[in-house]
Amino acid sequence: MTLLEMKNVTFGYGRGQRVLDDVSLKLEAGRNLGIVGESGSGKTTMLRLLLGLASPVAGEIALKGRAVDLANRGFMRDFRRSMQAVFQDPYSSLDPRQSVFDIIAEPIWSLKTGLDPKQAVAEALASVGLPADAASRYPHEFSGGQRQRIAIARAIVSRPEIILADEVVSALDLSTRVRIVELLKELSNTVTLVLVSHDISLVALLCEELVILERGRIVESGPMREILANPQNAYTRKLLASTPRFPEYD
Ligand SMILES: Nc1ncnc2c1ncn2[C@@H]1O[C@H](COP(=O)(O)OP(=O)(O)OP(=O)(O)O)[C@@H](O)[C@H]1O
Repeated sequence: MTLLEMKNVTFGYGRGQRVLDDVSLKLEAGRNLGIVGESGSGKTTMLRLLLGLASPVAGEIALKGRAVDLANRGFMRDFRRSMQAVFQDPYSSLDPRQSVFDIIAEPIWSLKTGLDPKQAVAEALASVGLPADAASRYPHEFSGGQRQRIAIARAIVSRPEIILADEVVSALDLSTRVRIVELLKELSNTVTLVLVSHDISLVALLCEELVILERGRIVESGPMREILANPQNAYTRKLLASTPRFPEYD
């Protein structure tokens, strides 16, 4: 089943240049999608559009075959319940004044999911490998890797179908990265990931599908294995050649 789709999407900030140019992609349930490109290629912009935080200038974004319609409140509620995001910097993405319980429980309330917050937060903490007593503590008491686990717990607590993750491990040291990648791999048994990264070797560990973005255009897309084995595009070959492999997974 196609969960999310971008159809011929074009986008630019203000009156500036096109940041995305005629971009089309599909996210199929159970097939994690990696979006890879160099800095400035438009990856974060693409995630913002997929999250409904910005609207295309031309083209369409659809959830399960229904076009995103910001004016349709019922649809937008379903849309927001379907997906959650995790961002790069675990230091700035968590509100330091809120307890971990309140941070993780926030989507339960804001999305009116009807879940029992206590039980759902406890389950989310257990799923990301944090102790139950973490709930009563504050973000500054945790390491970068633990904070990213808190951000992931917040993303899964409302049981979305899709998690969009933007450079989620790049602020972490290598051994912490490996553990967060293992956690995401485990979670992707129950949720489909969209993983944005400049690091193709990281994306290769988690994603079955790959899109290569160069200056706002998709230059190559398809099953990860096929692209890694036989990259068609010169830019893809350059990215592959310039990315060191994850040593722990060699
Ligand atoms: N709010 C904004 N206003 C104007 N231009 C922007 C804005 N955000 C991004 N851009 C521009 O859009 C282009 C794509 O940026 P984007 O952040 O999507 O790329 P990226 O691939 O995620 O880069 P990085 O890996 O460095 O985060 C860049 O040229 C950037 O300068």
